[in-house]
Amino acid sequence: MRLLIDAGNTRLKWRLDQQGDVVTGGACLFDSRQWLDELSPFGARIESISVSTVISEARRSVLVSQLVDLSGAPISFYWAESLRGGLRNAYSDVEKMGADRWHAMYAAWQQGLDGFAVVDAGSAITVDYVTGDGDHLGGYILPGKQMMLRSLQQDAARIGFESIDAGAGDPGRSTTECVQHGLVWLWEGLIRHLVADCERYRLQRIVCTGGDAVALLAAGLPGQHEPDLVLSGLAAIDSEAAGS
Ligand SMILES: Nc1ncnc2c1ncn2[C@@H]1O[C@H](COP(=O)(O)OP(=O)(O)O)[C@@H](O)[C@H]1O
Ligand SMILES: CC(C)(COP(=O)(O)O)[C@@H](O)C(=O)NCCC(=O)O
Ligand SMILES: [K+]
Repeated sequence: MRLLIDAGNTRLKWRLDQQGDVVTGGACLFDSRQWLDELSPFGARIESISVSTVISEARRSVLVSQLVDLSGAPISFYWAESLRGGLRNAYSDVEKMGADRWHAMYAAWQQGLDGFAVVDAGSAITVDYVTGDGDHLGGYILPGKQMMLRSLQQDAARIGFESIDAGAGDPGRSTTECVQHGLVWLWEGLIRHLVADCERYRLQRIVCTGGDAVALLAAGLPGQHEPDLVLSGLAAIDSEAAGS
């Protein structure tokens, strides 16, 4: 069995597969041990572990020791690359790109030969554009929903609000409304930009992943939901590495 891990800044996503068939999978907060509890019955049968991650080196060494305790299987970390299977990274310094972005793009690239945008609404929101020829045009990094709300709460003395999810972006009439409607208003702007860019760069599809993907789609993002995009890209790259 092969264990695949996507360790983001907020949550850890896992998938256990055997010859391409999913055995089990899930997601939990990064610091929770839920994933270890769920995987421990399989520990002895795990033959390899592949990881895509954007966490700090300190957290990564904790992750490695947890994985060593879980299973004696070899651990491979996969990072962003310049080129793979016709997909070309726009970064000149690819080591600086989050591995999750590259793996998500690679999964979407493998789905078809048309141009696409990938939106990963995680701790941060990332947007990446890829043409039908496989050229990554570049992207954007924005604060994610919780990060934005947390920074307003922590860094401004007089912004106190309740966590009510707003469905409207009309002008707010209380602090809570101003903040919650502000988020909707910002996301509506993001969606408008995204749709205009897709037209401009002739990108036919928008693929959306991450913990806030459902909320972003509900806010009007015209895209397809691919909750496991990073894990799928990681799985494909790991299979290619094993075959080479
Ligand atoms: N159960 C959950 N726990 C934490 N965050 C959640 C949960 N469900 C949705 N979210 C949202 O998902 C975002 C994190 O998305 P995720 O894709 O897990 O991030 P990352 O890849 O950075 O770990 C948070 O900003 C939060 O708004
Ligand atoms: C932008 C990110 C924080 C997104 O990660 P996430 O919110 O999913 O945990 C991550 O891709 C990252 O750390 N990137 C490094 C900078 C870059 O991609 O240019
Ligand atoms: K992510």
